[in-house]
Amino acid sequence: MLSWLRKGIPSLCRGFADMSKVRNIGISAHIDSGKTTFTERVLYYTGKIKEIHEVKGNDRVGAKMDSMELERERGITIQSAATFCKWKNWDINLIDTPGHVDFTIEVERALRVLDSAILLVCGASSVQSQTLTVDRQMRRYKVPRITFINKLDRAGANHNVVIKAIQEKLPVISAPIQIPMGLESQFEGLIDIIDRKAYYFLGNHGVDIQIKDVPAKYVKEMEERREKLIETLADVDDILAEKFLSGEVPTTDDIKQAIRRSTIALKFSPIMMGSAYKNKGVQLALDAVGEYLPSPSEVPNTALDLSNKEAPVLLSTDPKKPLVCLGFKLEENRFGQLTYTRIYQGKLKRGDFITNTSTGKKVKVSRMVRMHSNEMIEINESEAGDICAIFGIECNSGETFTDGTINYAMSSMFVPEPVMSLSIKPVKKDSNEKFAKALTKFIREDPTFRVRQDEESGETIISGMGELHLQIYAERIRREFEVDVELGAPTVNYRETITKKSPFNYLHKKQTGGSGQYAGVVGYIEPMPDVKPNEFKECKFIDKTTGMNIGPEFISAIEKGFKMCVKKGPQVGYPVVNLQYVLTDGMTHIVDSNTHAFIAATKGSFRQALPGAGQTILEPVMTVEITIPFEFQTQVIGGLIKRRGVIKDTYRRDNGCMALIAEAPLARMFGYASEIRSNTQGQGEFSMEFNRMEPVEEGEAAILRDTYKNREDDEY
Ligand SMILES: Nc1nc2c(ncn2[C@@H]2O[C@H](COP(=O)(O)OP(=O)(O)OP(=O)(O)O)[C@@H](O)[C@H]2O)c(=O)[nH]1
Repeated sequence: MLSWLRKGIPSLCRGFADMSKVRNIGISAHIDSGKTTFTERVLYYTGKIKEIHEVKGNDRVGAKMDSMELERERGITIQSAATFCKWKNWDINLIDTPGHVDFTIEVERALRVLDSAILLVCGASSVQSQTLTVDRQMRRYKVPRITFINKLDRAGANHNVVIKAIQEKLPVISAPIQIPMGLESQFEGLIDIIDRKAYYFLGNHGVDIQIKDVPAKYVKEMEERREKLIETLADVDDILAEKFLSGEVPTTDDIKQAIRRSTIALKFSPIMMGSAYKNKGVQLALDAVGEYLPSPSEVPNTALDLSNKEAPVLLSTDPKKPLVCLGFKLEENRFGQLTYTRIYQGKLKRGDFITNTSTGKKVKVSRMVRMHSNEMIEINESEAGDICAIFGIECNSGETFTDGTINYAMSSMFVPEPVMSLSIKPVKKDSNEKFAKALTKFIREDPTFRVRQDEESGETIISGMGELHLQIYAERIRREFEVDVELGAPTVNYRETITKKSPFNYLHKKQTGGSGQYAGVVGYIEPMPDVKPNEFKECKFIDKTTGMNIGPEFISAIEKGFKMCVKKGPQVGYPVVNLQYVLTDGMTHIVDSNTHAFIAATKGSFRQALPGAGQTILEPVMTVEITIPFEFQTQVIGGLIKRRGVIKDTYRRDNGCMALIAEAPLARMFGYASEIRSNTQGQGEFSMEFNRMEPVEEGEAAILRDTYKNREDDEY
């Protein structure tokens, strides 16, 4: 690392000078759309790096933002990486996020704290399943975006097809503000349809931009697209609509202002394009980041006032107001815990004491840094709107800090439930301590990575978002903690639930000699109302008893017994969800009733009611997207059907490939990555993401129940 980077550059010791020029952006997309390659160009053009290194390039260096050894080896992004750069007058904090859905929490985290984003779409593969997921995430966090069609140099690239798909499949209204000159190997530059100019990217890595008149053969297409752009903008922006309707011809500036207003208002997304790999179009996208995306003060951010019934309060980027900041990502490194922090209000200085809203603890900010991938630049202070990283504060990810004069919390982030698990153990017993340390570190960093001890087998079970997610953690334990681990076979995270109301009236009675046991419970179990699709609500106990047939101490015993029943469901031993147990009455004996008897009665009542309650096992169903050369379609479709896959859609691509969209139960998809590799001679691409929880079909459910019963009997 360069020594000046560690010491800090004087001009950067404070926060950015003018917050209206700051842009906090993320780059998100489907796997392999070119996020890291695009970011590498951004770093090069903004002078942050002196050389461009390709993802999986021949020089074997790897892209700057893929700083983890594993990322460079596999050519994928695993962790989001932050950096900052200066482009013209703008200071840009930039986060490159992973494309694999297994690391989706990294995208959620980034979008939670960013003000805007660039959504990359592949110019040949078009809108893909993960593009839709990222689009949903951007809408969830109300993130304005520029859409960038990348890889126009690739065989089969076609901007018209991709624009149509973007407009049809993504809900945000959009229109191109550029058109390409040529495509595939003939792709030579871009036409800006707002200022009617042709841009060529010449010289080393396209740094030399030449602006020329638009070649005659593109003029018609440009004018048609320009007219369409103005019409689209008139639909989403009142000011432009007024001009348009009064017959005035909007100026270039009118169009740009309308794009800015409607993009920030989340009503529009300008579509840009190029080829990151061939160094075309990235600088124009950077101009657009400055021109069309919001500064921190143009994005409303609210916190909840914990001293006032969690009333929402609008935060202000005024540095003089009390501090509110959010620790959104943790990373353990050799200097201790590094907490990536977004400051929403006020100012943060090195040496400040700040209060963690969740714990009430006061902590000292011992060091502040600005991140450039895995390198750090020391800073002394930073203010509202900025993203920096701090040392010295112990916290969990997603916790809010204030200056202690207010009690605000930023609303939490969406954390998806893990869908699969596997057992893991160190090969050598003497590495148990390091193994535990590794797991503790990863749990703190990643809320979608869970660890538990199986009560019966004593095994350590790790759960996560997919095979890749868990394999990467196993690999990190090996590399970062030097502990060799053994993994068990992957299992699906099933859930158990019911579909019907079912009554119980159960008496637990043992009164033969000595002290007896007597407890009666009456009521019903039923599905919880208002459960949204894919939502897991913790089971609820409702006491609707009237009168004194059961005393309060026994009511809590019944609740305890119920919690024990739902922790490990009776069908396959997975947690029961979305069920409520309603107690309406009961029976007590003056001498023989005790808490043990009521716990036993509750368990009995549960067993009694379940058969009539429409018991169901829920399993994760995945959306699978596969791109393959045509000649392999028979094997691939056959393979999918064997895995209980249902083909939902197929698309032909111009480059001799086809895309297949299918749905399949996760339980049948383990090991699919190697099957697709061998079935397509390594040419198939595959991505998979969680779609919904669905009842396991009856035949399959019976097998699962039998397997579980036999295992339980064996263990017994
Ligand atoms: N032809 C062509 N290839 C590109 C372009 N941009 C990226 N690539 C290639 O596409 C592959 C994936 O690029 P990355 O930049 O790693 O994509 P990513 O979206 O960061 O990947 P993940 O983070 O793993 O999802 C690499 O082999 C790149 O060289 C482009 O504009 N044209």
